[in-house]
Amino acid sequence: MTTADLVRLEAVTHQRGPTAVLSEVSLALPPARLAVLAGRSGSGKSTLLHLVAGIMAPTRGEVTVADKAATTVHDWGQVALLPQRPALTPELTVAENAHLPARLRGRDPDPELLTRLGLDALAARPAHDTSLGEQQRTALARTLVLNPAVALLDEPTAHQDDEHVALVLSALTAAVAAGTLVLVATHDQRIIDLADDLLPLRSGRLLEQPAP
Ligand SMILES: Nc1ncnc2c1ncn2[C@@H]1O[C@H](COP(=O)(O)OP(=O)(O)OP(=O)(O)O)[C@@H](O)[C@H]1O
Repeated sequence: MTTADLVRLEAVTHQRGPTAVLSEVSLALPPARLAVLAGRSGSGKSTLLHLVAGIMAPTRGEVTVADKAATTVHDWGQVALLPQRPALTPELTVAENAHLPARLRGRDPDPELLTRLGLDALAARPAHDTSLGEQQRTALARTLVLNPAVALLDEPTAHQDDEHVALVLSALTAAVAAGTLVLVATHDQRIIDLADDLLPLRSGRLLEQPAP
């Protein structure tokens, strides 16, 4: 590990009732990387993302973001999460949802963000009148709108057709180029093929450490 590491897990075990859904996971990830958590359904990918998001604390071990306990980081510009279910505000428009973190800070969002995710034509439509794939891309835009230090993306291509997968992949690589550590949980080989660090999880255990 180096001081440049942005996200660290040290000997993290997480129990759900009597079951350890993550066991002794250690990893360290620097900025400006695409790190991909790959593993079968139930292997612990979402749980690991939620621990880095600080939504819950690990049963044992430490999860830090920029050397602070992840549960104490409440800054969307530092750590932003795309959950598996998009969780938009249904009565707000696509643009209002996507831009909300920027507006709350009095910042002007990148005008190209919606265009890059193929959402231009839908910008003024209430989120509840859009498809699941469109909602997912809107939530992805909301995740990236502040250029966060860490973007946690749970199955970001799950509801996308091939054409829109290409847009999502471009958004991920653009975020990495802008300095974001993008940590993705996915089964999608198209994302796995782009990974700087591949983190295979099996039954809650990390099979390989990322290369130093
Ligand atoms: N609230 C809960 N209570 C008990 N067990 C849970 C709970 N949430 C998740 N689990 C279990 O924890 C394990 C890991 O779940 P997790 O959602 O992290 O897996 P995943 O790899 O993201 O799966 P998927 O690819 O299907 O989303 C699974 O066996 C799941 O059943």
